[in-house]
Order: sequence, then structure tokens, then C-alpha cells
Amino acid sequence: MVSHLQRKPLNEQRGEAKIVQEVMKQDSGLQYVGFRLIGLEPGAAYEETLAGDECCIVALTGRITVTEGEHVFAGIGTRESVFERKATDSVFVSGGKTIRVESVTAAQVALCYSPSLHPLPTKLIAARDVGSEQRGKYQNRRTVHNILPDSDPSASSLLVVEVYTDSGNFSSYPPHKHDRDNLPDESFLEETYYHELDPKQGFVFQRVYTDDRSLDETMAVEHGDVVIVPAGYHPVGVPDGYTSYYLNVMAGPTRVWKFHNDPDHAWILDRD
Ligand SMILES: O=C(O)C[C@@H](O)[C@H](O)C(=O)CO
Repeated sequence: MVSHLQRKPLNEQRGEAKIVQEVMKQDSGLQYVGFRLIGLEPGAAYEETLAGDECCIVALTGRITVTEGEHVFAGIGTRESVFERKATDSVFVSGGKTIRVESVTAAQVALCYSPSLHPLPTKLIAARDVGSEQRGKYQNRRTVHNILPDSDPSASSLLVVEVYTDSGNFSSYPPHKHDRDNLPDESFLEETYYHELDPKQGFVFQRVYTDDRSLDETMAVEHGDVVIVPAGYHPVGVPDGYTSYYLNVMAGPTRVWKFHNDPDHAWILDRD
């Protein structure tokens, strides 16, 4: 049985766009984070007027033109597959604006939403400006692309990163959580994980659990699934032979990523 925290692809045609995934506040139980993944055939368009949310439009694969008012970002996007492992282009748009996404080539576009706390300029986040980071050692190594980290003030509440975890490795590990609004020790951030696998028939395991185990779900997650993390630790383990990619959207009352490691497993970080 699929966990209430796991969403299989929807693949619903809506106008010219295929809605591949849709995790919106109305039905996800989340208060801050929304996520939509759309597929566009060449020349197809998707339009949306943002109400109270800001949005980061990530050109996951393919090339797209993003328009907001007089801002036109033509032919952005850098890769045919996320597993080319190069950073991609994104556009940040504040609440109340109308966005149009038109595909130049067949494209998959991630729309990452969170509350728009104050108006901010529409901005291209160019692939060349996306910081790449190696984290961890041994089987805890992974690569992170910081699309919209908390050090970048372009957004009012939204945080977006993408993570590559190689065959046999673990990421979001040692397990950490960010579910207490208790800065400077910990921030409260909800999170969604959009997963892809190479090759596609692979799977990863993701566990979402709290200290008291009132929440404790371990999921076999497949290509195209979304995992919702309302609270708790949320490590990912990748079986031998497969490479994992995931796109994280995070948001909460304060735009700071301050996590707390599970004390039972924090020793992992202290190895020579
Ligand atoms: O470092 C990682 O393995 C990625 C995670 O930090 C992931 O982005 C996350 O869990 C954020 O809270």
C-alpha cells in the first residue's frame, strides 16, 4: 500500500500541459509548500496567475521560455536529462504575478511554491550561478545544487535544492529534521521530494520518522514519485546499481535551513 506521504505520478492532461505531479496545500496537509511538475510538448504553453504564493520555475529538462510581464527569459534550460548532472536555469516570480511557460523543446518543468511574504523582483537564476556542493564521505557522499538556498535573498520564503546520490549511498543522512520553530537551534520547514532514478526502473528507500515514532513511514520510492515531509527525519538510501536524483522544496515561517541530526546517528559525521 502506498503511504499517505507518497504521491505516484498523476499524468493528467490539463490544457496544453500534462500535470505529472501536483502536491498543493489544499489536499496535502502542508501549510507552506506546494509543488507541481508539468510536462510540455514542443510549442505547448502553461499559464498561471500566482495568488498568495511565490514560485520558482525550474527548467528540469528541455528548453523553455518563461514570461512574466515585461520579463522574457527565452530558451532557458540546460539538459535533456537531470542525470547529465549539470545545473539548470530557473526563474523566481513573486506572488500576484502571471507566469507563462512555453516549451521550445519537449520539457519537464518544476513549479515550486511557498507563501509570498513581500513582493520581490522577478529574477533569472542562471545555471552558472547555481552553487554545486559535495557533502559527506564514504557511502554518505552526495552532490547538491543550491538553486535557491537561504543565503540567496531572491525569495521571501522559498528554498529549492537538487541532490544526486550515487549507487549504494545515503543522503539526507545522517537523518536530520527541521520541524521545530526554535531558532537558532532548529527551524520549522516543510519539505517535498520529487524523485527520479537512473535507470528508471530503480527505486530508493525513504524513511520519514519522528523521535516518538508517532510518524514512522518507510517507503519504496520510484521514478516520478513525490514524498511529502510534514515533519521528522527523512533519510534516503539508494540500492546498488541505481543513481538517485531528487528536487527539494522547503518553506516555513522563517527562511532559514537549520536542521537537527538524529542524536542516535550523528556519530556518522565524526568518522575519520
Ligand atoms: O544533504 C543532503 O543530503 C540533502 C538534504 O539536505 C536535503 O536537501 C534535505 O533534507 C533538506 O532538509
